[in-house]
Amino acid sequence: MTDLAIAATGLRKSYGDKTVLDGVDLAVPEGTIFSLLGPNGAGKTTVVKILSTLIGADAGEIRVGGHDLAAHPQAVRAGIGVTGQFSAVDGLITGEENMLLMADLHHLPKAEGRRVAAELLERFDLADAAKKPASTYSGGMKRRLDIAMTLVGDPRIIFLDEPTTGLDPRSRHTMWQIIRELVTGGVTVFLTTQYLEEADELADRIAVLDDGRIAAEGTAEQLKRLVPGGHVRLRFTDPAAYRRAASALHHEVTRDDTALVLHVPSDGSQRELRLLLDRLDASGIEADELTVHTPDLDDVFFALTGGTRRTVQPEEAAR
Ligand SMILES: Nc1ncnc2c1ncn2[C@@H]1O[C@H](COP(=O)(O)OP(=O)(O)OP(=O)(O)O)[C@@H](O)[C@H]1O
Repeated sequence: MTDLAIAATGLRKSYGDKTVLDGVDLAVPEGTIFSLLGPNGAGKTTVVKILSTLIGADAGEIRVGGHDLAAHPQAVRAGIGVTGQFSAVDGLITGEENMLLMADLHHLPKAEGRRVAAELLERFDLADAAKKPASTYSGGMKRRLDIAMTLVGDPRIIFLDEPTTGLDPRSRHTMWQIIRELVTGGVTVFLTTQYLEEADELADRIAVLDDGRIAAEGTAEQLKRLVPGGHVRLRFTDPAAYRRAASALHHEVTRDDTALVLHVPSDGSQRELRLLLDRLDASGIEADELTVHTPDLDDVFFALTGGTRRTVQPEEAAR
């Protein structure tokens, strides 16, 4: 069995009478990317803060990097890096000075510190900007500097709290590449994101946090299988054609009589599409528009974060 980089059971946290985490379990295998998804205010940052020792949980067993967090917080801190909403970048000093400051914090000898700083600035494409104050950096450069600073301590587990929020598409793709390279180097990444596409693109496993609980957990593929959502959408302009189609396909369709749209459940495969088209042809019906919709993480997200309390296991989808 793969060793777990992060293992948490029964995490609870309340602020006054507001319960933010209501029994959260997490298991993140070493060397993987794990993504915690959830709507605003779901408690993602709270989870990151607890797992990275910044705040305490009210209850729960937590092991990070093989260390019991409650008993050995220092050992946990030594093995992790955290970047994101509480960035460590100081805008008043240069990128290089920020890096050297980190090297000092990690007690690296001066020459070693300079070597590591130069190497990381180069790796994150910041060598040319190294002597400029960090306040002059673009959003993407600041995020890269933030990650570079985290890597000075050579952490085995990195927490990235919404690492691409506010970045333009090019910077976002650069950040994705950086994250993939981190994992290739054996690092475990715990990522929170509000972008479903990002979790889909990067994460080995995804947990959907809703209302203080994990609503579902699995690979992107497993999660997509949890929700019905695959369908063919047929749109008509002629009400008579619409009615004929609705009666020809009557028990399989969902109707929208106002928009003259029919939704026919389908896995989007060539075989199912041909069957559908054959049936429409046989009845002499022609739709004005036909689009195939396969479920994506958006469907999962909206289906699971509607305030329900049922935990859905990926195995259920296979049945
Ligand atoms: N120190 C605090 N005192 C009181 N309530 C807090 C505190 N920190 C967080 N909360 C509340 O806990 C809930 C979860 O917050 P958290 O920041 O973890 O959510 P999140 O999922 O990271 O959201 P977002 O995507 O908006 O950052 C929110 O309702 C927030 O208002």
